[in-house]
Amino acid sequence: MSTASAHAPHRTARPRPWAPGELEHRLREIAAERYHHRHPFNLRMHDGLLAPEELRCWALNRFHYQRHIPIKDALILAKLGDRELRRSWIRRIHDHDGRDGDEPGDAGGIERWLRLGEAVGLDRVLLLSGEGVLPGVRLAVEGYVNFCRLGTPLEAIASSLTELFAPDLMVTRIGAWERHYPWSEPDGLRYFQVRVQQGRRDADEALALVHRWAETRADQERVLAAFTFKCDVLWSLLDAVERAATPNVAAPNAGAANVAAPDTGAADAG
Ligand SMILES: O=C(O)c1cc(C(=O)O)c2c(n1)C(=O)C(=O)c1cc(C(=O)O)[nH]c1-2
Repeated sequence: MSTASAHAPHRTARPRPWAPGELEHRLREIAAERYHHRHPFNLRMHDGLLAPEELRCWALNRFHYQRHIPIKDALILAKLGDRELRRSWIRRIHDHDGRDGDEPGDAGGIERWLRLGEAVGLDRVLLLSGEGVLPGVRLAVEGYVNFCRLGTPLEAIASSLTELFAPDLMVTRIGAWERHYPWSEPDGLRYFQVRVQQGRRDADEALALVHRWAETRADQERVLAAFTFKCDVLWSLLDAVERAATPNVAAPNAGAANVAAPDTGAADAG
């Protein structure tokens, strides 16, 4: 044995990075437990148990999330030093904001979400005003935007990986709405119908970048932490909606539900 190695300062070996398949497996394990497809509010939506006011409260508050997606994507875009990457990422902003020359019926995700709101009886002027957005929803969305503002590009992109699981959830949601909420205008579902393909493409792109950039175990741990944080953002958003909109879990001062879900009379439980 060489004396040099016998007297070398003790170093703990750095853990080796997981293989790409192992990282993805860990993401899927976290999602199986924490992604919002398991949230009681979503489960009740899928079982057809939501009252029209609850759906309206959800649509209004989720609009607050939707309208911040292009803002957080612009923050990510500003961090990307590579022209090719920016060319690709900017598509996400166009997907939500639409572009000049789009067909009126296809003017981006924000417009489609406004129509979803109208389909359940919400006035687009109310949606655009931001009135009635619950404090917990504001905090969750601000948390996500700031996470992407302040984090590394790897962390910001990893936090979008919840989109790996969104398309399947949307397919379930479309079926549930068609079955259980026939009073909502079918045009409203267009947001989800379009988003299924976009979400799959975006998730594949983000996952490939994460595999490429997360070279060390420490990077990979940061990916899992970012992903967990994002699952918690989505979960917290639904917690806030459920507390305000659902009678038996409403907080004593959950008057916000009345602001968030005005009965416009346009939609009625059939
Ligand atoms: O309806 C949903 O359950 C759901 C989930 C998610 C998600 O998992 O992040 C997104 C969306 N929808 C969505 O419509 C969307 O545009 C979107 C963008 C992002 C993102 O983090 O960049 N997530 C999601």
